[in-house]
Amino acid sequence: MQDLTCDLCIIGAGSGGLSMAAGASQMGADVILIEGHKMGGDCLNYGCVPSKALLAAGRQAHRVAHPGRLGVAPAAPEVDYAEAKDHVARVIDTIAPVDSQERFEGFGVRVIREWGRFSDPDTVVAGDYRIKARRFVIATGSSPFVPPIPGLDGVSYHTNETIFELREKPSHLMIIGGGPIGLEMAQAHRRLGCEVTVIEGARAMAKDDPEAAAIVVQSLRDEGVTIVEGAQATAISEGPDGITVETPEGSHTGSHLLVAVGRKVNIDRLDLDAGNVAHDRAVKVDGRLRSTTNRKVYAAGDAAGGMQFTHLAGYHAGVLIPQILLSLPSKAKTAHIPWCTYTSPELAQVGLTADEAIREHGRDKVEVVRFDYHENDRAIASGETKGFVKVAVVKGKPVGATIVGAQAGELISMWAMALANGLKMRAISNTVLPYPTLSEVNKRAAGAYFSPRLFESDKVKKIVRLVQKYLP
Ligand SMILES: Cc1cc2nc3c(=O)[nH]c(=O)nc-3n(C[C@H](O)[C@H](O)[C@H](O)COP(=O)(O)OP(=O)(O)OC[C@H]3O[C@@H](n4cnc5c(N)ncnc54)[C@H](O)[C@@H]3O)c2cc1C
Ligand SMILES: NC(=O)c1ccc[n+]([C@@H]2O[C@H](COP(=O)([O-])OP(=O)(O)OC[C@H]3O[C@@H](n4cnc5c(N)ncnc54)[C@H](O)[C@@H]3O)[C@@H](O)[C@H]2O)c1
Repeated sequence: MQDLTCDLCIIGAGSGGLSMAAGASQMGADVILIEGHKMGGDCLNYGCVPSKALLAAGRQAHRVAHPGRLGVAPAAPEVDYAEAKDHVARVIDTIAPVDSQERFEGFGVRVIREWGRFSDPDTVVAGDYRIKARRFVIATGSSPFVPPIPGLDGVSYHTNETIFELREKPSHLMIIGGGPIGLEMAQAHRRLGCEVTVIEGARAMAKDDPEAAAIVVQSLRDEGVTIVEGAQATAISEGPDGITVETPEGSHTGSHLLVAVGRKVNIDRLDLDAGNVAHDRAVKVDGRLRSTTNRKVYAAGDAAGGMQFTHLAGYHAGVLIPQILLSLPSKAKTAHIPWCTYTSPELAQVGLTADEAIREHGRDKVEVVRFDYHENDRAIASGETKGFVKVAVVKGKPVGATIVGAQAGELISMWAMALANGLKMRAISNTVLPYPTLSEVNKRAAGAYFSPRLFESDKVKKIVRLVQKYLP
């Protein structure tokens, strides 16, 4: 066993751990980074990157088959599912160097490719190394939660960790779970020519604005995805016809099964009790992401137990670096964290949904303004008129925005900036945007907030009449 010491020991080289390691090492800290599996974690290898790459392949096939009424004839796309998966692998390979061991060693980080675990509150053991650090960051991410559904362990099923390796095109993919993973994979596979059934125990996209979620769900149904809601999977079996999922609403049989029912935080290997690190399903942290029981230990990303997004893990690193390196206080907030599900149409959110805003601030305090894509000239020109932006406003400030429609993930950035910086609606309406762009939907939503104040106000009318009377 070799003894090592450092300023900062990070466990997990995914989105959060890598952001921490890059920032801390480049600011002069002595950093050890421990990774038990693949550099880049879930996002690069099994999550964001492969899912968006597969969605891109599906979108391409869909465009060929459904070019819209733009004067281009539709054609039957010749889909090579295995080649689409090769595209996914190439995309991962292209991005991988950014997350590589070599790159981080170039920053001066010592990278140890072993599983890490606490042996006492001051020490982490990884392979043949015993590491003592001034501070530890747990950034071990999460894994697919595999529910204890009777029969599941007896059938061959996929999770996000295996589906991107699959080269044989499923004739009928069944997906348990209608969250972001389930719906993104449902649409990608449907567009690549698979029959797809989504079995959802409650409501699909339940964490999102219901009106926006309904548009996504209907769009998938229009493309031929079967989405069964309120159907909890209760038993699974495999027979000559394929895999059958039983629900109280009936049974569904298909050729392949993807389980996408949420995540389980990776804490099992860490021996957190030996490290005196309190945990429930995740590491228990305070508002500064510091362990509530071991003040040397912090958590970032999925391990911290809140929302689960790559950009949140990166943000956590930004919160932790000033605390750990410079002993400056900084708190992790969530009200300004956006997210997007990359179906077509995309569904993006930042802050509160309209319903949440009304619940939190009271109906009389919240004004909800909206603008529909079908009134946006660029959307009309491109034939992408489905969708809307909806903004909840309290005392002139946006407290949340929902966008469903083309490029919602890009368009939400304006509201993300507004919420992160406490900007008022006026900041959006004052901004001049190029015409014709989809981003004008945001400005028009802000315009919808000011229009009644400007155009339906007797006071304004009186002032204008008065000024006009005396103008030469
Ligand atoms: C299919 C799918 C699609 C997604 N799409 C998006 C998206 O489009 N946008 C988005 O923002 N988010 C998306 N996410 C979520 C995103 O991938 C995660 O929130 C993000 O990866 C979390 O980063 P992290 O650093 O907490 O963990 P990870 O990136 O998972 O990294 C954790 C690392 O720790 C390692 N590790 C675990 N335990 C140990 C140990 N004991 N010792 C050493 N190493 C250990 C793991 O091997 C892993 O490499 C998606 C997730 C999935 C599953
Ligand atoms: N675009 C993105 O940012 C993106 C994409 C994919 C995943 N993610 C992240 O990964 C996380 C996990 O995604 P997810 O879709 O697995 O989880 P999720 O928790 O969002 O959705 C899982 C769904 O499965 C359903 N379910 C659970 N048990 C069931 C059962 N027995 N039968 C039928 N339905 C059942 C739940 O009701 C829920 O709607 C997300 O919360 C998100 O943070 C993000």
